[in-house]
Amino acid sequence: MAQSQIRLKILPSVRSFFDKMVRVKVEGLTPHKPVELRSRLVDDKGVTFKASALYKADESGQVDVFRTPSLGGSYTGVEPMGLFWALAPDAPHTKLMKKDVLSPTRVALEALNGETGEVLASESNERGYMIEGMKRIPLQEGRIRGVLFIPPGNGPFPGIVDLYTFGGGLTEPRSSLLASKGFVVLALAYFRYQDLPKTPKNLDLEYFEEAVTYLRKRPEVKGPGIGVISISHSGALALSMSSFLSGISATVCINACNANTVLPLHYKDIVFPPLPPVMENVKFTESGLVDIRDALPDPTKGKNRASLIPIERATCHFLFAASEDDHNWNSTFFATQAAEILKKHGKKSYEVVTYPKAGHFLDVPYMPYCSSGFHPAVGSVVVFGGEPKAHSEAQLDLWERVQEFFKTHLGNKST
Ligand SMILES: CCCCCC/C=C\CCCCCCCC(=O)SCCNC(=O)CCNC(=O)[C@H](O)C(C)(C)COP(=O)(O)OP(=O)(O)OC[C@H]1O[C@@H](n2cnc3c(N)ncnc32)[C@H](O)[C@@H]1OP(=O)(O)O
Repeated sequence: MAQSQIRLKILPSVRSFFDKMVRVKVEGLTPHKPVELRSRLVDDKGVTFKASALYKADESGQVDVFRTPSLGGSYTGVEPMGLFWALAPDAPHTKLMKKDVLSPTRVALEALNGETGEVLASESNERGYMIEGMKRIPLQEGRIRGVLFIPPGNGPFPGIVDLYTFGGGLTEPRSSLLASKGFVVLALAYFRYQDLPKTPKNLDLEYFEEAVTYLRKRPEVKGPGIGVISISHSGALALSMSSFLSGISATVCINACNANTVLPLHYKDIVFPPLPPVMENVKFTESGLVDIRDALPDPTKGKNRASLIPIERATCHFLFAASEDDHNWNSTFFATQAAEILKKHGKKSYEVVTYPKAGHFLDVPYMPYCSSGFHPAVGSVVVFGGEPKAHSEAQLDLWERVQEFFKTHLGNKST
């Protein structure tokens, strides 16, 4: 067939949200001929991410990723979104960095002749973060530094404070996509952002209290309480907010520790020291990468209790999500322990979900898997655990749970 008749289609549209599935089809091919599909993106730091898979056109000269199995490459078998979740960085130890959610992540797709490598067709999928009419408001209110996302419509909407990792700066993709589900979301930075300390000596909960108070007072936010979503280091901050601050109804902790870590956390006359790592439990992989999975001890033992967040004080609902192969730390241990502490104190408002073979950064759907990366708390590259496919499936499951959890406990079930 003439090459001009070969088309690569992205359905239902070349424009989609980052967290949504698309259907890639190639038509007009020579029946039963080998075809390679490739995907490629360049993130906001200029790092290239790529994936590819080998297919065979069917009797009608089509490849439909919803039906046609991959015979090899970045993934095998029928994987509708394999070209997206299997994207891997050219630069090792890198996580996809998306700083500007006002612009979509552009994923270039190509179909090549599996025998000659000739490009037969191409198309771009623009994967966006902002729904039409959503407001993105940079915030410098008092000490608060971050970005407020307000969905379109009259509101009021339930409010959520979104805290990310010890990577510092501000990470907006999850906040903007959560806002597109009908929440007012405050993506809150807490260090190494604008005039916030670059290398803080400690954190104070009053900063987060200011953010909660600010969000609750926004006219677009429906009370009585707000939600908090957190991951990794910020998990203990979310637990501390839930334990000491008023007005928090629902808290999500993803791969968190139930004790304070890295920096001392102050609140009024209380200080939570960071849980001290046990250096002899730090391991090294065969390729020489640091493995800190077992570096943190049991926070309920001995002096470690000084770092333990008293979550029994909290009155909110909790969702703990933990990756069973998290190598930043033993997330399932900490999540299970947190649930046991709540249960022991007669609390019933918690749920724990664990994910086999998933790694540390459980992010929004189709965020490429990050196996290892520079760890600012460690000062070197560490392994983060998990396997790409299982990690991707965990992200899909968790994203639905998070939305359902907040809709249930923040009261916008109708949307
Ligand atoms: C052997 C010692 C054992 C110690 C045992 C400790 C045990 C337990 C403690 C556990 C504590 C866990 C705490 C929780 C962990 C987390 O929250 S996850 C860690 C953070 N990672 C992420 O969030 C992943 C996603 N983010 C990134 O990967 C980011 O790219 C980043 C975190 C690397 C920061 O990048 P960016 O925001 O774009 O800023 P940059 O300017 O690029 O980097 C900021 C500073 O980091 C330095 N840096 C970055 N990459 C590297 C590298 N590969 N090698 C060395 N240094 C790097 C960079 O120089 C910047 O420093 P300056 O500002 O220039 O001084």
